[in-house]
Order: sequence, then structure tokens, then C-alpha cells
Amino acid sequence: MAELHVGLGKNSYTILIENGLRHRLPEEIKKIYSGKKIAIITDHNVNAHYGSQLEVGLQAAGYETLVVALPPGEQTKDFQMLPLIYEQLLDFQLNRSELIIALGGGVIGDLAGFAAASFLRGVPFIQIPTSLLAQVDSSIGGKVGVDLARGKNLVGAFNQPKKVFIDPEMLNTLSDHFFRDGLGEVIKYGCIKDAAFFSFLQTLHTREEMMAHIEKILYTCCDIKRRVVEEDEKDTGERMLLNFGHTIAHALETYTNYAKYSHGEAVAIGMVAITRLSEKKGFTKLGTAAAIEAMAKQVGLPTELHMEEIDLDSLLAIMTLDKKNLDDHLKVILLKEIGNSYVQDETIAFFDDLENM
Ligand SMILES: NC(=O)c1ccc[n+]([C@@H]2O[C@H](COP(=O)([O-])OP(=O)(O)OC[C@H]3O[C@@H](n4cnc5c(N)ncnc54)[C@H](O)[C@@H]3O)[C@@H](O)[C@H]2O)c1
Ligand SMILES: O=C(O)C(=O)C[C@@H](O)[C@H](O)[C@H](O)COP(=O)(O)O
Ligand SMILES: [Zn+2]
Repeated sequence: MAELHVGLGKNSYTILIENGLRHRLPEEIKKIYSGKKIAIITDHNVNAHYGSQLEVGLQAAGYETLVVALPPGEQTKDFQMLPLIYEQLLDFQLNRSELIIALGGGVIGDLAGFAAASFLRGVPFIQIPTSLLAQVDSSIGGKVGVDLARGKNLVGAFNQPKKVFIDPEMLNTLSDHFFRDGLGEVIKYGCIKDAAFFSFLQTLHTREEMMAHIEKILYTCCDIKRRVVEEDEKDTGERMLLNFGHTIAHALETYTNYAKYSHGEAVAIGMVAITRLSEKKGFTKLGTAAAIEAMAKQVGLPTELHMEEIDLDSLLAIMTLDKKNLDDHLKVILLKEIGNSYVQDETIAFFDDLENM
């Protein structure tokens, strides 16, 4: 069992990591919430595995519950989904002193977190992340939001959860595809902040090997994210490092209509591509892109951008919507070497060379 404290003044909270924690959730929730109603927002897959156990446990603990179960997948993290959620919360007569639980992967965490930020101008919420990606990244730090047709995460808020409950055993039901996918963000943490962690990951080849060290992996990633978010909650500088590989990744996801790459896959491709560009321009130690590429391939993640299938101008147009685009400067996240990242002012022209890689 491990506990991490995210120190953000009045928005502080703890992250609890514990095998089997799902069986004790009602007891843990009782410690922090004494109201009457709880709305659980989840997706159909996660609901089938964990929804009824949580609901029954919460009812036995005296709470009145509502389960809002949505279709799985990125298409659900859409602006149009919000009114459907609000309607159900209104029918349930959830008030602003009551509680929303996000039970699921990053799609549910981002969507439910934004519903919680906006419904009645703000209802407290907690995160119970169930995918690897959500356990290492999206459940922490309070970035919540939805996609628009023109791009990822274009509407949202900073809304910190009251608590994050992580049960690593819940990963046992996750598909191989989404286990691999979460490793895209895991590798990112090594790249931006922790060369020793990156080297440790290089020693792991299979899901079984990863699971044998899952507590170390979860703790290391959550701890890096915690420290970065404490330094820069609102994403004005240091926090941008967490966006390594994401300018290209988000554009690629949008360009392919969320149908070709899941988020972690796109991040793997984005990290390799931007590091190749950066090496070519002399900002990054030679061999760094090859090391990231080898690491990603080792765990089965894609690494090639396949520009022959992409119209560069369309991709660049999507990239200009990146939220790191400020005052005519696009902030790009580069590595000096593995474990050492920084933010550099560039223009969109930085990416022109993508076609010649
Ligand atoms: N807010 C942030 O800081 C942040 C950080 C990283 C990524 N994200 C966002 O997170 C999203 C991706 O998250 P994701 O990869 O978790 O996707 P997801 O929520 O779609 O989950 C992936 C799939 O796994 C299933 N699933 C989840 N947990 C399961 C379990 N324990 N057992 C069986 N099936 C399970 C889901 O039903 C889904 O089909 C993207 O929208 C991305 O933009 C947000
Ligand atoms: O928490 C952050 O900050 C991140 O950038 C984490 C990313 O992994 C995540 O994909 C995030 O949702 C991207 O945020 P955005 O600001 O680029 O929409
Ligand atoms: Zn991400």
C-alpha cells in the first residue's frame, strides 16, 4: 500500500494505491463523504466488471446511488455527451454538496470530471481509475474536459478530485491493447524526468514482467505527476513537460478521427517523431529517438508517423489549436537526453520537416 499527497492548498488530496482496494471503497468513501447521494459515471465495459460491486457496497453503506453507464471509447468524450449526463443527474436530484464518482479509464475520468466541474457550477468528485493510463496519468492533476470535432480536449477545466483510489488488481481485466497503450504514458515519464526509471523499463519485456513490478511503476509515475502538478497546477510552464509528444499525438488522433490510434499509441508515435526532429535540429543528444523507439517497440507500441498517408498542411492546421500555442509561439517539449526535458519557444514551422524524416 502506498499513499501520495498532492499538495495544492485547499485543492489538496491523496492518492491511495493498494491491491484489493476495490473491496474497501465504501469504507474509504465513508471517511470523506457523509452526504446522501452518489452518482457513479462509468462505461459499459468497466460497469460490467466493477459497477455492481461498487453500487451494492455503497448502498449497503447507506448511500442512494445512480449509475450512468456510457458506451466505451474516445467518441464518448464528446461535448454532446454532457447534456445526456446532466439530464440523468437532474432526474436523480443530485445537489451540489453531493458526490460524483468517475469509475473508468481516462475517457470517463476526463468526461465525468468535467461534468462534475460544470453541473450546478461544481459538484465534488473522486477518481477511481481502472485503466493503466488512468492510474498513471489522467486521474491525477485535475485536467478534465471533452473533445470537439475540431480537436482533442478543446473544452475543459482544472478541477481537482477529492481523492484518487487506485487498485492495481483492476488492471487484470484490462485488454492487452489498453495495457500496452498505457505504457505510452509510462515511457513518457521516464523520458521527461527519470532516466533511471527509463532504464528500469528497458528490463521489462512482457505484461507479466510489468505486473510483477506494477506498484513501483504506478508509484513512480504518480509521484512524478504529483510533483509537476504541485509546481504548476494551471499548465503555464513546468506542467507542459507532461505534454511531451502530445502536439503530434493529439493532431494525429484528431486527423484519424480517433479510429486508428488510441491515445498512448499516438503519444508513442509523437514522442519518437518530435525527438527525431529535435535531433536533426541539434537540440537533442543523438540516439535519443532510437532509444525511445526501441523502448516503445519492445512493448508493442507503434512508432512510425506514416506521413505518406497524411496531408501535412491539414496536420499542421490541427496542431495550431494546441493549447501550448501562446502569443504566436508554439511551446514544444524537447529532450536534451532521456530524463531531461525542457520547453522551447518555436513556431509551427518547427514541424515542417516531418515530411522529410
Ligand atoms: N486528464 C489527463 O491528464 C489525461 C492524461 C492522459 C490521457 N488523458 C485522456 O485519457 C483518455 C484515454 O484513457 P484510456 O486509455 O484509459 O481510455 P478509455 O477510458 O477509453 O479506456 C480504455 C478501454 O479500456 C476499458 N477499461 C478500462 N478499465 C478497464 C478494466 N479495469 N477492465 C476492463 N476494461 C477496462 C474501457 O472500457 C475502454 O474500452 C484520452 O481521452 C486521453 O486524452 C487524459
Ligand atoms: O496532465 C497534463 O498536464 C498532461 O499534459 C497529461 C497528458 O498525458 C494528457 O494527455 C492531457 O490530457 C493533455 O492535456 P492537453 O492540455 O494537451 O489537452
Ligand atoms: Zn496524454
